[in-house]
Amino acid sequence: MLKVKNLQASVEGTNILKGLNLDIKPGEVHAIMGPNGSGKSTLGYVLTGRDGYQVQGGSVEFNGKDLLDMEVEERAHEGLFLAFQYPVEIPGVSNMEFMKESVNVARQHRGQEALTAAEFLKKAKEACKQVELPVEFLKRGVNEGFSGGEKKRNEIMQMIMLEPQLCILDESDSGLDVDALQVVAKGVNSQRDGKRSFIVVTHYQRLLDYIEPDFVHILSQGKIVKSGDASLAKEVEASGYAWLGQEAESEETSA
Ligand SMILES: Nc1ncnc2c1ncn2[C@@H]1O[C@H](COP(=O)(O)OP(=O)(O)OP(=O)(O)O)[C@@H](O)[C@H]1O
Repeated sequence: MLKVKNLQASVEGTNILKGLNLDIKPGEVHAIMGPNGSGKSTLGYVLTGRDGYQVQGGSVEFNGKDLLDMEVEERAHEGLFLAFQYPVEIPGVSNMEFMKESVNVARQHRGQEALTAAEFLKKAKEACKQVELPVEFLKRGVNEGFSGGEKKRNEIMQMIMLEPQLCILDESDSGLDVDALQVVAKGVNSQRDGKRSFIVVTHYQRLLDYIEPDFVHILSQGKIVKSGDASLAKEVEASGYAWLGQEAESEETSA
């Protein structure tokens, strides 16, 4: 579904991604961990085409198409979804209107008919229930005045509504209490259908207790330096990232 080859990208003239490779097949969940500043959020932003991120080299194929050649909207229409580390507030635009428009545009691109108002409301209420967000939140401005945890739940609700093919969750666990963490994980798991894929960026193994990844990758200084199964996250939890420095040193010594 997603083939990232030797991806290099910069922000404001600073190289952040320095030759990143990632291969994601339908239905797979890939967790990405790594020290602060290693480029995890940057990867999500580059994949979704955020302004200010320049691709210097490499390629990204999404369902056989050149992702980097697409406009931001096209990427979303192709089924790419990013749940932000810091979800943005859009005051004055109701969550409901925003979501309805987005869902119907997504459906149109999949060749499905637009939902009627009643159908949409039913689906939206179900999604709210799934993430345990009171339905009143549909009437509020997008993320306006939402608490950190409510914003994260709202992001997962959007994901459920939009039915994307590849979901990138950027630290969807940060700032969540234990119950909210489980709610978010449950929301994600409910969307695992053997076809939809996920990139889950997290600092903590605990989220991966609830969302079991097929692969765990460690990102360091803009590259994936180690990949493994779920046990790799447990190793990181136990030992931290000190080994990254040691490995770099031994590489330098042997060079
Ligand atoms: N606009 C910018 N100008 C300069 N440097 C930037 C800019 N945006 C990001 N960076 C730098 O890019 C690097 C990677 O940032 P990124 O947010 O991708 O890291 P991260 O791995 O997600 O970190 P964290 O775990 O702390 O969320 C950081 O060193 C950051 O300071």
